[in-house]
Amino acid sequence: MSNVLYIKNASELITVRGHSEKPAKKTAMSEIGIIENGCVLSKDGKIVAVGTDEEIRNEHQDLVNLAEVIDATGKVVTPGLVDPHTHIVYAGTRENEYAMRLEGKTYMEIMNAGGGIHATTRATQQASFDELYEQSKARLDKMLLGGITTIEAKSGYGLTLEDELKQLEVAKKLNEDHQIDLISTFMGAHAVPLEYKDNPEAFIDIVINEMLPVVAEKNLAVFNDVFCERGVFTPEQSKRILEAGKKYGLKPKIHADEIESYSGAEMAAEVKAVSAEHLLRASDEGIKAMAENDVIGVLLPGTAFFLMADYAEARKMIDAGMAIALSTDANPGSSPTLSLQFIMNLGCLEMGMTPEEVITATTINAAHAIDAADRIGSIEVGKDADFTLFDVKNHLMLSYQYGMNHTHTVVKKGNVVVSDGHIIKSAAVY
Ligand SMILES: N=CN[C@@H](CCC(=O)O)C(=O)O
Ligand SMILES: [Fe+3]
Ligand SMILES: [Zn+2]
Repeated sequence: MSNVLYIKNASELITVRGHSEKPAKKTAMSEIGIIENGCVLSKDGKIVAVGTDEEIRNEHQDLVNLAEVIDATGKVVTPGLVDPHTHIVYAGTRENEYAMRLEGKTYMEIMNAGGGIHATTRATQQASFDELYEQSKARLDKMLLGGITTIEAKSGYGLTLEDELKQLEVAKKLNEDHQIDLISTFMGAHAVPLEYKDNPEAFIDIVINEMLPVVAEKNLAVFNDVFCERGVFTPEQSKRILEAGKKYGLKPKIHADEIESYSGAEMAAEVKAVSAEHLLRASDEGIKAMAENDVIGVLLPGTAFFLMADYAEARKMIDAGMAIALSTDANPGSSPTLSLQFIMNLGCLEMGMTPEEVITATTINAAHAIDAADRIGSIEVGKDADFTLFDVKNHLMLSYQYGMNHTHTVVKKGNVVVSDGHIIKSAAVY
């Protein structure tokens, strides 16, 4: 049976069209392609037509007659949201560290004392495949209810070959089983394990010569990421790890200048990383270099919010010509949220972005940040029929009524997977 879906009469159908070749920069970030009373027709999971009811019926009346119809009157329809930076596959929680930080301890102090990433690594190493799968699946369900249809998922809480593979295999199985698509990043260089504290080079050697080849051979990741930060990996070490990944076909990403200014942005430009992420402390030279080298800035204002730190300079970066994407950074230590809508609110209220820019940053630019803009991130003919219907009358409401979940319906590859705020258990998965 062919699967035909017709969403009609959205008060705003936000297409974000026209940016699939290159990420949107500068004023293009404000061009979100709104169609009032907009409609979209899809068949077998792909978009067939986009426009007004009249335009679509003129061309496709026969197909419309066959379609399951969703009336989007009074709602805003966007491309399914894309979250391009998550650490979603992990075990345990770290609310104890949250309490310590509220009393004045810093994130790095806690990590250097064996907590932080090390604490989640211990919990993740101890968890069975099934435990890791179930805990992560529960989080994916919440993301889906929030309108997210694709995420990037990083490893990096295994830190041994066996445990990194376990994390990546869980992500792979979740991608197969869950309505949300997961695109994997290998992040063996997320922290130097405590037992290598005095000899980080030995661990880097393992990442490069033992982990990377196996991850690539098993086809378990698309990207390679490293935490470039004082006290974790230096820019020089990070560069070596990212260059080694390239040899195995893994595209570079980098956690850069999150806690301190550390030339991470400059290094991202040097290795021509697909994206540099965090960038709270990126220097002006780094911003210029990233703009010149088409490095996408993936900004994570939830992390600044939760670490009570100063936010990344989104306005300056956009004005300098960088393409910006936004993401949750979903993880148990520095950003335990699953709400990309709250991240959009923070983008506006704390980083000087416009309501239109934050939509571009969580759709087409986020898709570019995970190299998937040929398939997702905008509502255009030929792309996947991934849509989020929000129960608001216009897109300004999304960042005006903040800290809320406005999602009403979610469509993944032409299937209704969330309806009236509930997951449809029987929906087809792929
Ligand atoms: N900075 C490194 N990694 C994560 C935090 C991971 C953790 O604290 O568990 C981040 O993106 O902020
Ligand atoms: Fe999937
Ligand atoms: Zn991260």
